[in-house]
Amino acid sequence: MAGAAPAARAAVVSAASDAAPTWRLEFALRRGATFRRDVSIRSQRRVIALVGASGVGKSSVLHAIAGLVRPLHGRIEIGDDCLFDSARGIDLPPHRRRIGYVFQDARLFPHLDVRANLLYGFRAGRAHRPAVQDPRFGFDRVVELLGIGALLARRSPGLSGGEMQRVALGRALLSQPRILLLDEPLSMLDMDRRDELLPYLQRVRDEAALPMAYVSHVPDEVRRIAEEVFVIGEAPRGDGGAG
Ligand SMILES: Nc1ncnc2c1ncn2[C@@H]1O[C@H](COP(=O)(O)OP(=O)(O)OP(=O)(O)O)[C@@H](O)[C@H]1O
Repeated sequence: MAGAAPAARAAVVSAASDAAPTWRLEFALRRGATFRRDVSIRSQRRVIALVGASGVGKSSVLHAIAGLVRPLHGRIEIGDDCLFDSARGIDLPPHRRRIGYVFQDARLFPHLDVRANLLYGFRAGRAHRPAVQDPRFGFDRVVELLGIGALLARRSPGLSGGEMQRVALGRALLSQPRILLLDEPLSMLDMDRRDELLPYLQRVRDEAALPMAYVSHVPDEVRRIAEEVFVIGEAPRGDGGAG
């Protein structure tokens, strides 16, 4: 299906309003020799989900937003930020996009304890914004938000999958992002651990108040997190299709 994606089309806008969309993703992607995907997503919602079958290009869309894959052409605007616009020659490098990225696996540094993993995120954020005196996501606030105070001295190999993902979320927030991308953050957890982690994701969604794009295969998860859902890889149906 991937190679037969429909051409770019009029974007789907979630609510009847003249306000500028929070998400404006209109671009063409190529991965490898054969995969091509035209993406057309507009949403005024802050929290969107991207769903679709395996291999349709969900992660690739997140990679393009993060600047890890360069679209063939098009534009990527989120809130007031233009991250990519081929017509205007704009292509911000990844470190200037201020994106917090949480992957399926937490990707913590195993030789560091939780505090040091979190501080890595904090320093990474500061490295690109040394002038910020009063970061929006302070260490104590993030630790409280994610309930990871009791874990600070522990190393990641001893943590449960859910604990690791909470630390990964914390590390992402401490980098002071303007946008959060979550690529199937619950997919490696069993059902009980998923149910434990979901409320933390909801807290981050509500309290961090950042634009969030959430990739998942699980309908229940998507319903509980996202305000609008876009199906990648399906022909438009007038609502929620996305290219
Ligand atoms: N680095 C790469 N080089 C070549 N092809 C790639 C690369 N990364 C992804 N692809 C291909 O691009 C297509 C989309 O992959 P992507 O991982 O974005 O899909 P996905 O919808 O996120 O899949 P899944 O749900 O299985 O994670 C696939 O056909 C994949 O094989």
